[in-house]
Amino acid sequence: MLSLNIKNETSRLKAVILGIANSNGPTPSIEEAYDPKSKMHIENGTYPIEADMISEMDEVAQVLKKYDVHVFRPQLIQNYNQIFSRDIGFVIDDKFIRANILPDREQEIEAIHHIIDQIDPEKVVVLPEHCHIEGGDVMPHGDFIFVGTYLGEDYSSFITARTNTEAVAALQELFPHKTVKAFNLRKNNDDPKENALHLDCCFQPVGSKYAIIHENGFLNPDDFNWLVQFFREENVFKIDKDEMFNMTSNIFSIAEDVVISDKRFSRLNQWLTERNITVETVNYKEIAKQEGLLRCSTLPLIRE
Ligand SMILES: NC(=O)NCCC[C@H](N)C(=O)O
Repeated sequence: MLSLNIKNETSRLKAVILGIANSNGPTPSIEEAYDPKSKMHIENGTYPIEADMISEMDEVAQVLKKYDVHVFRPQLIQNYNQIFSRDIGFVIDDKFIRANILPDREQEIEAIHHIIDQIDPEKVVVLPEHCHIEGGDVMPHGDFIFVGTYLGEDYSSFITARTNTEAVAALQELFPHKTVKAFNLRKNNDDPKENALHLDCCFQPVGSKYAIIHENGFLNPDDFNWLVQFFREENVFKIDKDEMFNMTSNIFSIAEDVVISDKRFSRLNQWLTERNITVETVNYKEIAKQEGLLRCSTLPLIRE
């Protein structure tokens, strides 16, 4: 049996699901794309090639191996995108919560049943269908659960809005002793620089007390200000629009003092190094073209 344990983003990682890029399928049509950055690359003829993405994910697997992390991979579904494991479920404390993901991505969950079967069934939670939620929007942080959501009445017109207010309420009911703090995110189906697809696309805690954040990802200035005050101004690494577009907040922590980051993020990587955090760099620019990065392609199961 797998004894799940996730209380935050940064404690020493012991077991994780890492997505796979094999048999990713042909380049989608613009109508099939479900995020604006993929759309942009389809239009420009620069959509990523499977072999490049496989090799980028291999680099991550190698780093995880170096740190003795147990790595699970999804079973292969032919011609289907299975890179972004993060969104298909998430762990809080010792519970695995199955995500109610975008219908276009629904099959992804079938490919991790061999892992879910190793969890005590009493610890596996399935939320009602009307609770839309994806793991990229959910971040346990000690006594808090931070959740990205979209509160607009036009929720259903945004393919980029993945977590609704019903799911936020359901999480609060499931974890009555924690404070669920929801953040209203900016959504845009067409412009990737104006779209915070998930909370982890504009924010992430890192190290023992730091956070990476992009102000414009938050629709309400109060939400942004709350986070800056919570982490304290001096501990916050603010990223601009282009850095958000490059997915700079979407690195992945192996421990408080070790992260996996993209080679391109020189400003962030230097800032982390100056704070005594070891930065393991990988090439991930092809994966990034689908509006996801390192946090998005990993689903942590056990941290110390
Ligand atoms: N947590 C994340 O931000 N995941 C990235 C998912 C990208 C994928 N193209 C999607 O739109 O669902």
